[in-house]
Amino acid sequence: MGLLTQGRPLTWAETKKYTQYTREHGVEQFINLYKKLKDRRNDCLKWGDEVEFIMVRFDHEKKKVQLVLKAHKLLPILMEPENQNCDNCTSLWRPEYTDYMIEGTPGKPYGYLPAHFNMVEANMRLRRKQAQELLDKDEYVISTSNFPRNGCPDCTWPTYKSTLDTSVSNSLCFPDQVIFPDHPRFKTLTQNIRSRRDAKIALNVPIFIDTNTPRPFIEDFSIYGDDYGAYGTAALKDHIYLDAMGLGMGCCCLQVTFQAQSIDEARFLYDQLTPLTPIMLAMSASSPIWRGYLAEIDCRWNVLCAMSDDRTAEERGFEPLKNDRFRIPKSRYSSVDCYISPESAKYNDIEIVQDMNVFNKLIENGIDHLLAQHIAHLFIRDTVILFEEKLHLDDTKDTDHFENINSTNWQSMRFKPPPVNSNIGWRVEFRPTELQMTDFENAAFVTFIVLLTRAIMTYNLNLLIPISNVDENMQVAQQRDAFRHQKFHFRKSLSTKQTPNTPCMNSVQKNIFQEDNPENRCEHRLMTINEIINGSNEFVGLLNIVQEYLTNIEVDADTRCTINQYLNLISQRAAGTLMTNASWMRHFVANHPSYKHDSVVTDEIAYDLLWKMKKIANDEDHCPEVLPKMSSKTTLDVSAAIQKANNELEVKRSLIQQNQSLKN
Ligand SMILES: Nc1ncnc2c1ncn2[C@@H]1O[C@H](COP(=O)(O)OP(=O)(O)OP(=O)(O)O)[C@@H](O)[C@H]1O
Ligand SMILES: N[C@@H](CCC(=O)O)C(=O)O
Ligand SMILES: N[C@@H](CS)C(=O)O
Repeated sequence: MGLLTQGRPLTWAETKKYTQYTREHGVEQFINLYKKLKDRRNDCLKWGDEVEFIMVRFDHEKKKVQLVLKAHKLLPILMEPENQNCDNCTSLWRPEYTDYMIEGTPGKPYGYLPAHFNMVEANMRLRRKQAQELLDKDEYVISTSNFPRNGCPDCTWPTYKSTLDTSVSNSLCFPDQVIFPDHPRFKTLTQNIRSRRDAKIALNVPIFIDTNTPRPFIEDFSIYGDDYGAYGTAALKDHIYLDAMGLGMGCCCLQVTFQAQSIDEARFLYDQLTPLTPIMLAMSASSPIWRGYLAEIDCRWNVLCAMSDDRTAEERGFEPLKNDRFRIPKSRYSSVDCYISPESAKYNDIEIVQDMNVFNKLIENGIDHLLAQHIAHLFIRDTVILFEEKLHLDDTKDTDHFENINSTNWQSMRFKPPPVNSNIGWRVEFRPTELQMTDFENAAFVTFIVLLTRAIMTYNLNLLIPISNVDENMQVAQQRDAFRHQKFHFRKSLSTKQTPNTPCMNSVQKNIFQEDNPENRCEHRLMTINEIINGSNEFVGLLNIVQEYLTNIEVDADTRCTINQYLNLISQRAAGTLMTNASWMRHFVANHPSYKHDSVVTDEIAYDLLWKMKKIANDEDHCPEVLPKMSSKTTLDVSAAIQKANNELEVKRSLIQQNQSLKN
């Protein structure tokens, strides 16, 4: 969820007049903030997850599932405890792009204690329950990245018809009423992105060709209305046509934010986590069905890139540059273009388009090349949401113009400076992961990424590969069943000169793959996800590093038991012995009695699929293909958990002491 400023939003025509003004002030605000906070040190490691849930309604008679448009009704109730006392609530709730989405985070970020890993799942469950309790009969909270029939006629409750030309989305299939109504951010972003682009938003997703899929497959848009056929002229044969910001931003994800000790550590983490973004995307894939058709893709990523793409024809390279400033290779929703730590510079091997005025200004103000480059790259984008009341700000106190640009650069990682006048430190956000159908899986992904982050920092590891290879991985990650069939560029040796010798980083691996070993000309090679996660004779495997880290910290028995189950899930998913949500959904559709092997996911199939997912998420059914029958020891009661953990550690310590005195 981005910046939720209040006020009257400006139209694109109005906003455009201020783009240079807001850029200059945004940069000024960043410089002031940097000067004030660059030496901020010793913030403790904190982290938190964000889950974007969707709400659906099952019509058991008609065998139909629809998106329920009532976030605007639920959110004020869900947010009440925070409004009453923000220091003492279990969860925080925010709106998202559509009225069928709600975003929940834990009431407070988690900290350095291992016992916190045992609370993530319980808190996610609690959030699901809190929202579920407010829903009516036959309505349910579901966690998945993309509703399979989003954009189909009647896919929402209440049902609306899209009105081309007069709507902000100007979409064949996505009515404006689906957009969250109670904050102007979302409609304004939609309208202004489209106005800036000066063209319709469009993407053709390759359809999965099954045995009975008509060839060529040509969509019939008259299902949206008699006179709608002509609007689909940008649709390609053998593709699924998507044409609304909401078909992208109406997707959900699982994000994790980390607070680092200092700006340097945040920059280090941002870089080190970047090569992991495609790996986690592939492992979490959960979006194989688009507008009621099976697709050749398993993830939401490229759809979001296309559906949020405000670049003009000049910027996209279709027309010579005349009115615009740059050719821009990627959408403002996209994978990271550059590393930001000085030590990572040599891996920045793709063109980084920058606003040189911004860059020079930052350099003049003592900001180093790599950070200046990152900010100057963010500022090639125009602001697309501006509020009349927030135009003229005090740049020494406010950061809205900076935050505005930062929060509408929807990249796979986000570097987040401390908000002014807060006790929050420098943070980074990990943003690629797709949402899983169960809290267990979501907790497993979050726990794995947090543990890996700690291991990377503890052992001074280096995961960097050239950014061009990360980009390549990002594309590969989205292909059908990528986690099983594709290979990804990954660094051969993760150890650095500062990495201690540990049993898992045994000396053979260290010697062969040390950075300065001349035999090791190319630092990375293609690996399967299985090798990257579980390791091989040649590669240590990320899970082994995490396990090593865990053996060196004191973890209470319950938390260890929970973590083991999460890591087991990650391991089996990587090995391909468990399916991704996306593979399982494909399998479910393929084996549905009414599926005609024509790529079409009908109302009835979607109904059965989501009903099954609802049951799995609520422990009413199993799904052994996706998650083994496991039950974590997750708990909501942090103080009891920490007390228990401390007691255990106390017992352990006194046993060790006794042993020692016996030996003496
Ligand atoms: N000091 C902190 N350190 C680390 N994580 C934090 C901190 N404060 C909050 N978080 C976590 O960050 C997540 C969301 O924070 P925030 O409110 O900054 O996100 P946001 O505005 O939605 O950001 P974005 O738009 O980038 O997703 C939550 O998981 C929350 O627990
Ligand atoms: N829902 C978006 C992220 C929105 C945000 O940046 O908050 C996604 O799936 O990536
Ligand atoms: N939820 C995202 C996309 S609209 C944001 O607010 O930035």
